[in-house]
Amino acid sequence: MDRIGDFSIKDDGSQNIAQCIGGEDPTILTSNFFLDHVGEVFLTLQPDGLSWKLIESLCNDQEERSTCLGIQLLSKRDTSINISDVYDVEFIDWGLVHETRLTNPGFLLGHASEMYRFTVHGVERSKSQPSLLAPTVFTFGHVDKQTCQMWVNRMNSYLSLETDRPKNLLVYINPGSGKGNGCRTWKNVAPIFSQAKVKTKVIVTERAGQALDAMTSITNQELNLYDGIVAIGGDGFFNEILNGILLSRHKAPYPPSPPDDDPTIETKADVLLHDPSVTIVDPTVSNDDESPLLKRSSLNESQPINLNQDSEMSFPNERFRFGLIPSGSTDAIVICTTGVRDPMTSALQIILGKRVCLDIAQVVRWEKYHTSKNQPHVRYAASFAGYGFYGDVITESEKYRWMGPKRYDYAGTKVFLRHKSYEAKVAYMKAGPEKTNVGASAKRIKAFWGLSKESERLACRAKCDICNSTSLGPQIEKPDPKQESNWVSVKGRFLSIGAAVISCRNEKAPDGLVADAHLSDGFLHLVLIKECPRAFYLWHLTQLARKGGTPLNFDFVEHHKTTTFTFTSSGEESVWNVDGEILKAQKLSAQVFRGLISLFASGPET
Ligand SMILES: Nc1ncnc2c1ncn2[C@@H]1O[C@H](COP(=O)(O)OP(=O)(O)OP(=O)(O)O)[C@@H](O)[C@H]1O
Repeated sequence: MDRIGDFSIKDDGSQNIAQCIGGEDPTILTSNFFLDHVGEVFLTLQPDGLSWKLIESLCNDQEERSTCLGIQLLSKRDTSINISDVYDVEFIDWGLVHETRLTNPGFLLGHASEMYRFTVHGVERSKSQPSLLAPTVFTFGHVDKQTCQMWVNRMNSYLSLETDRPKNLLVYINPGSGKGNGCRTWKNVAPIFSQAKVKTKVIVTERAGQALDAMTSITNQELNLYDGIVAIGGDGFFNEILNGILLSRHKAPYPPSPPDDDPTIETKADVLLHDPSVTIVDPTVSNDDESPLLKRSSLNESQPINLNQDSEMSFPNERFRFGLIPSGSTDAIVICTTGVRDPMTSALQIILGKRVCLDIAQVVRWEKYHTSKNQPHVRYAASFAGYGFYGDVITESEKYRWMGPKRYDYAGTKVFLRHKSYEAKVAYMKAGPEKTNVGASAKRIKAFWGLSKESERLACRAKCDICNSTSLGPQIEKPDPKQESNWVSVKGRFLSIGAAVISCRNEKAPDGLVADAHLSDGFLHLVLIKECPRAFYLWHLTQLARKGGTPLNFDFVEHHKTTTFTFTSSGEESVWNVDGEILKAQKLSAQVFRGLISLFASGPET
């Protein structure tokens, strides 16, 4: 171990070693440092990032090669890091910095020296899977303490310009989600939040419905103390939190219905604003056969319902974001919004303050049973609402929750073998193409609307043209719901009816239920599977399970982009699956709100 007395300082040799290049740009710092486990580097700091060049090449052609004698020395891509990928910079005082030297016969020698050091914590992207992120740390050393401190201060001043990052988060953990890993998942990612100096208030739930109750009763004033809420669990748990937040805070008319439909719906839809005191828990409805979420949330009816008149919190909301760290059985929302099912990637996207808008569907149950006339009962869905096969699978799978994620395979097989179809009527509003397209995105947008013959798949991705296009979308030019000609009605027997808000990619359906559904295109993708022989339905399901499959390419399958639809069952029993939670509904309507919430995520990288 050496104390470095002969540390070579090659820029200005003065006390303050860092310098501005040519004195021209005061925002740029350069100096020589020792990079731990690498060697001496020439380091440059600019407002958007840090970059370095190895001074003493470990191999003669180091610039060209990233390995020497088969050993990874210095990856070419590790020669810079963007400030947007850095989440902490820290002065760590005097200590060892290791250098890797190549000796003459070609051996690598570890050589450690003591000096002052600072660390840069950031993220690196997987080469093979660009959506996958991992934490990385670089340690730089210098004999001069002031130099180290000045670089740390300068980097921290650049980091402080990253204003979209959270500082204070509310974290809810479902300990029982998926294989019961909720708490372990948090334990693995919590150090990243501490390192990034993000404060967290962590609550581990003790029962289903607890997070919904808490979010319903929390005051806006308290909620506004946080930059967002993070769920550690699956899609069902996220749905619970989403509903807890939105039910009392999202004010919107109920979905419209066709002019010839039940006048009670039409009148209510026209006149009523969504009233939280009526719709959070419907006291006229017995919860004997309801989803665990609703059943357990009603246990707390004695708890005062917050009418949230204390301070403003409305949606869409510029500031408040939702986060989701996957620990569930399906995790479709995380896969669609981050591109991978990886808790660390989600955690890193949260602390880096990534942002993506998400469409949310408002599902309103008008009648639970054929004979009942209930109060409208509202539920929000972030991924999917499905009936028939989907409702039956979720009902069946609840009986086998103890099996963990495998319950879906078991329940799915049982329901498939039953091959039940249901008589129902669906009316959906037509959503026609716009006349004008936008610049470079025109081709994608044309194909999106089905105006192009190219069968290009338009999967949603990070910085998606379609989601970011303001001139596209039904929320801008809405067809008049009062005109009957704007509605299409389909009556018949269905194996399933599904409304996908997002593509719903998951490990069982790698392209999702609807491959080209987007995170915030402003559409519900209605998929009607009409009664057909079991072998045909199996064919459809196998296409769903295949990457690049064409599950919508069958005569018995209809796919419609819409903003709103209504559903009436002719049967006795009618079960919907809303984001993986049971909702019994004989009659319901649904509409989508474009980009209603923002998520701490960046969309899938392709
Ligand atoms: N402490 C708890 N005990 C029991 N159930 C809980 C608890 N906390 C939340 N829940 C409920 O557990 C249900 C399922 O949770 P979650 O979505 O996290 O897991 P999953 O069903 O395994 O995953 P996925 O939704 O991705 O299929 C939700 O309805 C949620 O309300």
